[in-house]
Formats: sequence, C-alpha cells, structure tokens
Amino acid sequence: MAQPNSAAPPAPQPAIAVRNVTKTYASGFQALSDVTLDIRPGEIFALLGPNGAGKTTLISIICGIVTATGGTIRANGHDIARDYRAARRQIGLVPQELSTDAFETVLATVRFSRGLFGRPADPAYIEKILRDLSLWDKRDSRIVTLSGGMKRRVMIAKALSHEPRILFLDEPTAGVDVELRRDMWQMVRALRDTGVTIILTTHYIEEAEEMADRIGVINKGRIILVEEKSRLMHKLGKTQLVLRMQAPLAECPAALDAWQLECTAGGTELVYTYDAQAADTGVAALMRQIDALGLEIRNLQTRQSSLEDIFVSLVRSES
Ligand SMILES: Nc1ncnc2c1ncn2[C@@H]1O[C@H](COP(=O)(O)OP(=O)(O)OP(=O)(O)O)[C@@H](O)[C@H]1O
Repeated sequence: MAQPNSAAPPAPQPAIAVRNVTKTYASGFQALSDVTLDIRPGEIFALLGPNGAGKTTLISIICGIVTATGGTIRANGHDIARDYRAARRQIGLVPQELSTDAFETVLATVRFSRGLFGRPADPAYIEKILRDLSLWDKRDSRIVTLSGGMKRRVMIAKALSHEPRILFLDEPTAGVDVELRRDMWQMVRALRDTGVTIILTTHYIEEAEEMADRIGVINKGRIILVEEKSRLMHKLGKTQLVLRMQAPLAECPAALDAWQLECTAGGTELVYTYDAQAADTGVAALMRQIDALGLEIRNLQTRQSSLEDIFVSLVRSES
C-alpha cells in the first residue's frame, strides 16, 4: 500500500541567509550583535530601525563593502566571503549616498557598471532600464549636470545594470520628491513581479506599511522582531474607539474606571483602547454604562494603530 507522504516540502533556499553576524568597528563599537535573518526569494522585506540601529552596517556587510567580525552570509547560496564574485553578482545596491563618476554620461556609467560584474553588453536591456527610470532622454548628459532626483535614478539604473536577482535599497526615498517616490515604488513593484527580491530600509514607516510583505525591526544592533506585515499589524495593532461627548466632562466618571479611558480634548473626548480580536472587546458594556450614566454622545469613531505606533512602542519597550 502506498504510504502517504507526510514530509513537508523543503523550504526554498533563502535569497539572503544571515547567520550569527556580529560587527565591532575598529573604534571598539559593536554595531551588530548575533544577527540571524532569512530573506525569502521574491519578497519585499523592509528593515526598520531608529538612527544608528545598524541597518546600513548590515546591508554593507551583505554587499561586501564592510567585513563582518563574525558569522556567515549567503546570497542565493553563495557565501559572501568564500565566493564573493558569485555572491555579489546576485545583488544590486542602491546606496544612501549618491556616489558616481560625475563627468561620465548616464549611458556610459550604466554600461560600465554592467561590465564590472562581467556581464556581456546588452544595449536593449540598458535602454529598457533607462526608459523605465525616465532617463533615456538624459542618456548623453554628464551626471554632474543632473538634478539630485535624476542622480538618484542613475544610482538605481547602475544597481540594476547587471540584472541582479536581489536588490537592496538603503533609504531610497530620503529627500526625493513625490513624483520620484511614486515612480520608485512603481518600479519596485514591477521588479518584484519579475521575481526580484527587494530589501529596503526606510524612515518612512508608512512606506513600509504600504510596500512590504515582511518587516524586520533592528535596534541597537539586534534584530528584535521579524514578522509578516499583516500578522504584525494584527498581533500588535490596537483599535481605539473615540467618543465625542455632547458636553465636556470635568473628569472621567469613576463608574467608567474599568475601561481605563483617556479623557482628552478638554473633556470632550473619551478614548477607549482595546484589542479588536478579543472575544469580548468591552465596547458593548461601555456603551451601556455611558447610557446608564446619562452621558450624551455627539458622535463616535474608531481608528487602528498604524505600523508607526507599533514600531515606536516596540523600540521604546527595548530601550
Ligand atoms: N566606520 C565606523 N566606525 C565606527 N562606528 C561606526 C562606523 N560606521 C558606523 N558606525 C556606528 O555604528 C552604528 C550603526 O550605524 P549604521 O550606519 O549601521 O546605522 P543605521 O541604522 O543605518 O542608521 P541611520 O538610520 O542613521 O542610517 C552607529 O552608532 C554608527 O555611529
């Protein structure tokens, strides 16, 4: 008789596998402590953390720009230390700093970048990325003559020039205008649709909220959480019920103590924070009690906590 095959299918190889990575700078400062992290193929992963948390250090180690003090990293199975060229070829990096040869033309810079990775010339591919980034009309311009936003587009074109399967974007939208930001996110989504894995760091938490499949939070050199964005928001998100009162209250009535309400806006608002997933949210009992006290409600509204609220409370509870 055939045996049912109960073995789970093997997990796909991570796009990036970071194992026990530590980094102590020459100054003696420990920027990363025992970081272990898998980035799944084809996902958009957002790495969030306050200033100085270690985001750039981690990205720089993965991209071979900074050497780790300990631990291992693989990119699509290639060890970044022992098999550097093959590992690095998997990766495109859009760094935070704009750094490129100012006196070259856009086209020459992007072509040259492809050559650096040992890829054969492919004019049609280079034309496509320049067109996608609205740089085709500027292809013969020297980089020094471009605006800051255009220069950033060139950095992205360079990062994509060798057709990487994994793209790192370090604070890609810091200081860019709304139009470029929108173009950039459109491009990130289009790349993901072709199977490219995207890892981004951002200070704009609402961007991570909109774009990411999974979120990692790093604080003081340690990964404190990695979670599906939807699970994170479901698990840690809170709901608030805001009751606007007909007449201001001098203080929150003692009979409402059980709900630990906040009395705000000069006594005209009562705010109840609760877990919307709970079997009994307490909302119905609260409304009955308010009615019994003869308090009149002008209107009411609910709001969900944002990823930003969750992030702030996570980082605060760690420090
Ligand atoms: N070359 C270096 N020598 C010594 N310390 C460094 C060096 N580079 C970074 N650091 C320190 O390591 C810590 C992590 O820096 P890193 O740039 O990785 O943080 P980050 O999370 O990217 O911050 P930000 O959001 O501000 O870019 C910081 O305290 C920084 O001062």
